[in-house]
Amino acid sequence: MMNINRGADETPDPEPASGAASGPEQASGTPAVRADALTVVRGPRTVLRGLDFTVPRGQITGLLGPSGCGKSTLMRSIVGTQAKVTGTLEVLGRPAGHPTLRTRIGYVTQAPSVYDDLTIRQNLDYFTAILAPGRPTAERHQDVTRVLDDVDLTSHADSLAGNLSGGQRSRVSLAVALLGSPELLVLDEPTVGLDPVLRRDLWNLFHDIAATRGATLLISSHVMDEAERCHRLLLMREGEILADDTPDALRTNTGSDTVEAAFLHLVDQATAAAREKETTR
Ligand SMILES: Nc1ncnc2c1ncn2[C@@H]1O[C@H](COP(=O)(O)OP(=O)(O)OP(=O)(O)O)[C@@H](O)[C@H]1O
Repeated sequence: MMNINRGADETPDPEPASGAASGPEQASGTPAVRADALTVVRGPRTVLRGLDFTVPRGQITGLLGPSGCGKSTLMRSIVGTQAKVTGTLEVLGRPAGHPTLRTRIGYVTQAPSVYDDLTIRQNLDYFTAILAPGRPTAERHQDVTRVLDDVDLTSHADSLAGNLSGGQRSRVSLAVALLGSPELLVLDEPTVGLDPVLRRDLWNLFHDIAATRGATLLISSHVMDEAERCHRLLLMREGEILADDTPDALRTNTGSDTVEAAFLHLVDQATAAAREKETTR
């Protein structure tokens, strides 16, 4: 698991949230992520409120919702870097934060840690050495060559990271997360600030990764048109899950043409339900 930002005031609890029993199984039949009554408190606020959902394996699940709704907090909880997580949170068949998950999850934060004064290859050499210190050098080099190819940066391998464009830097971060072939990739707003062509290229790359490696991708965004590119969606608002479905089902069930319209419909519905509850008190 790479590129983890730990909030200064928020080291994870020593005991991870409860989850599956241990065992060698790592059951491929289990979902990639399963949450039950997942609640997270940050400072004085409860920012995730009793979430229940699953993320299926081998697909792209989009985590969509407005700024501040709790997407990053949920991702931090899944990768095991968030404090004050209660309820059940099971990742790849283990409790979130379990040490054996470290090499099975690739994580790209919103502020990717790529060293500007190193070349792309040197960055990757450095991260692969940290990720798998005991691994033979030849294997580590193979891994670096493979991820450079995956993100289409082989021809730029010897360029300084500090001289790259925004899209190239995003791809370097993704390459770092792909080292060691993780089963689950958690990408926090990977396309933010990129132009439409680069966004499209990155989404094509995400689909290639899911299709060719069978990896599970959990990708956050607050840009609703990106929702259409996902196999499944978790729509969030104010620390709650508004919907957990496919884009098709969401559009059909709400009678909407787009996921954005479906989201707005669900928000209006939730607001009306809350009002009704208030008035019947
Ligand atoms: N360190 C912190 N202490 C207290 N509250 C925090 C802290 N970090 C974030 N929050 C609050 O938690 C809530 C969820 O934040 P989070 O970063 O998870 O949202 P987000 O959906 O990822 O937003 P964005 O799309 O802007 O990144 C926000 O209301 C935010 O103000």
